[in-house]
Amino acid sequence: MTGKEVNVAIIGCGLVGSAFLKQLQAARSPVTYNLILLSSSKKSLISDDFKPLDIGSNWKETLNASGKEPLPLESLLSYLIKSPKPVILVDNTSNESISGFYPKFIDNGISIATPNKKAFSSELSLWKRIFSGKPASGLVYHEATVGAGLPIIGTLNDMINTGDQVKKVEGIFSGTLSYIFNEFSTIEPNNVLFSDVVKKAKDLGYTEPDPRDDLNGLDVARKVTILARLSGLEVESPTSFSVQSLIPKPLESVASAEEFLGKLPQYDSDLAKLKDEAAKEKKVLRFIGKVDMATKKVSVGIEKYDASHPFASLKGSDNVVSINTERYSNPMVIQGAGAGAEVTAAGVVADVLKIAERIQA
Ligand SMILES: NC(=O)C1=CN([C@@H]2O[C@H](COP(=O)(O)OP(=O)(O)OC[C@H]3O[C@@H](n4cnc5c(N)ncnc54)[C@H](OP(=O)(O)O)[C@@H]3O)[C@@H](O)[C@H]2O)C=CC1
Ligand SMILES: N[C@@H](CC=O)C(=O)O
Ligand code: NA
Repeated sequence: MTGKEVNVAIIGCGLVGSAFLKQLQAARSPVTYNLILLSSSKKSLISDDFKPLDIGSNWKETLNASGKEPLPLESLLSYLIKSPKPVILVDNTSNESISGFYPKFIDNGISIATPNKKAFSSELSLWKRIFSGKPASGLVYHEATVGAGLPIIGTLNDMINTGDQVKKVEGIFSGTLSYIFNEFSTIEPNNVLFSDVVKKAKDLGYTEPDPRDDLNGLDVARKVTILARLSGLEVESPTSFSVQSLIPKPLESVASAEEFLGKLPQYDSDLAKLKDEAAKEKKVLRFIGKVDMATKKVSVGIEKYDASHPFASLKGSDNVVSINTERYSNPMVIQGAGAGAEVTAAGVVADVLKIAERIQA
């Protein structure tokens, strides 16, 4: 036992946040984790004196019954700065205002662990601010932003930090789109409807809160932006390269996710035609993200694969990434569940444990 203690502030207790809380309580680590803040978008529990919150196992009820209005970000920062112990802020939201605030947290020595892609895949200047490497800054770990708990970001960082050069990174980076295309486009022709599989993916918790954020390709574009930047390409934003959207044009502007899902069946025939054509060639459709360092090109969209290709035999919501480097001329392939609350939370908890072991108490 080191006797080390850190204070943990959790923003976002939805699918991933709930699994995170459970896993952190059972984590195997020499460090003690004191929960000082737990917040949803509407309610927040805060320890005013920085003593660990006693939320019990029925924390949802406690949060709803005794929670107060969440602190605005500036007030949250002022509160966390006063913590007598090092703070790890866990952002389990997909909120862009919170991620835009990371530099202020980091500059004040607060570390961050998060599955939220926004900070790392928006404008390049924010990425540079976050990874400026100023002394005494908080640490930032975001393994679960690509491939959920799969060891992709840590692996790429290790390769690069030990002097390897990335040549190409390509793969299936969306649990939602992996599941949808694995079910929808098979070597043997099938009658599966695109709109039905989209609804199933949402019910299984794979999709972003609004499934259009997966279907418009932007979620994959964000992940590919992160991989490109880690590999050394200064990608300006996830909309600065070619991204194929799967949202029918007339549905781009419908108001709600519910209305979108209700109208999607009207457009099933477009993708059905494409998959039938592929099946005639004994091929399947897959939704791919690519970073090619030689041509400095990044792209996202549907491609066709022969049955023998590893991307064609993927199952469930698995992600797969193939990393081709100077050392790995025969690419390293990492494959497994790439979405879902438990595997994503595991990636975030593992980051928290790493940060806790690396920061000064
Ligand atoms: N689900 C998955 O498989 C994966 C998810 N991720 C990422 O993990 C993150 C969380 O996803 P998931 O748990 O599925 O999403 P959910 O919608 O289930 O949860 C989001 C949570 O964030 C809270 N929240 C949103 N805005 C704020 C705010 N301004 N202040 C405080 N709390 C806020 C919501 O509160 P309220 O309940 O009040 O709305 C909710 O508790 C996202 O960034 C997602 O991209 C990454 C990899 C895989
Ligand atoms: N909606 C995303 C969740 C993880 O980022 C996905 O489907 O992969
Ligand atoms: Na990962």
